[in-house]
Amino acid sequence: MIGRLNHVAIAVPDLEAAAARYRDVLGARVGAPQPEPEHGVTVVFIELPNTKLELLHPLGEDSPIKGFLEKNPAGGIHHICFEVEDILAARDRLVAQGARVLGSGEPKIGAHGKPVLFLHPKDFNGTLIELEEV
Ligand SMILES: CC[C@H](C(=O)O)C(=O)SCCNC(=O)CCNC(=O)[C@H](O)C(C)(C)COP(=O)(O)OP(=O)(O)OC[C@H]1O[C@@H](n2cnc3c(N)ncnc32)[C@H](O)[C@@H]1OP(=O)(O)O
Ligand SMILES: [Co+2]
Repeated sequence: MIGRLNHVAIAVPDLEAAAARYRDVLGARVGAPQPEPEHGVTVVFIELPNTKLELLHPLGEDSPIKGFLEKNPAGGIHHICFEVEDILAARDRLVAQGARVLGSGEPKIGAHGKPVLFLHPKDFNGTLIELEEV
């Protein structure tokens, strides 16, 4: 069911500083900050030859990553995103197997304009998993 690794997301306390580090110290191709108010984050994508990094910073009062940054003030790996062909079929199969889908359970449009869902980290060895339909 899960396909390619679409991105690895890193929550950061300072988006500009983190983006500059990847650009200037690691020589990576860094995109512009992209506010995603629907998701309560601002993202910066970093294109790699085989996948992407997604730098995340809270946007708005009830950002879902606020708690994570309070617990990890220097930042840290926040989630990994796998591609799926059919996100509703993937969701239904996961729910049937007892996995918890976060939020309403209905996909939302993510940063790439595609439907995304999140699975509870406690169901996958402490790793927050995002699914993106491609
Ligand atoms: C623009 C879209 C973009 C894209 O790629 O398209 C995105 O990726 S948007 C990314 C931001 N949105 C989300 O992360 C949505 C899904 N996340 C959530 O709903 C929350 O972050 C949630 C429920 C995973 C955690 O929320 P919160 O930290 O407020 O809740 P708790 O403190 O109750 O946490 C419960 C439990 O989980 C542990 N936890 C929290 N976050 C993570 C994480 N990223 N990875 C691993 N574990 C995590 C937390 O420590 C608690 O564990 P416990 O042992 O009970 O303390
Ligand atoms: Co993501």
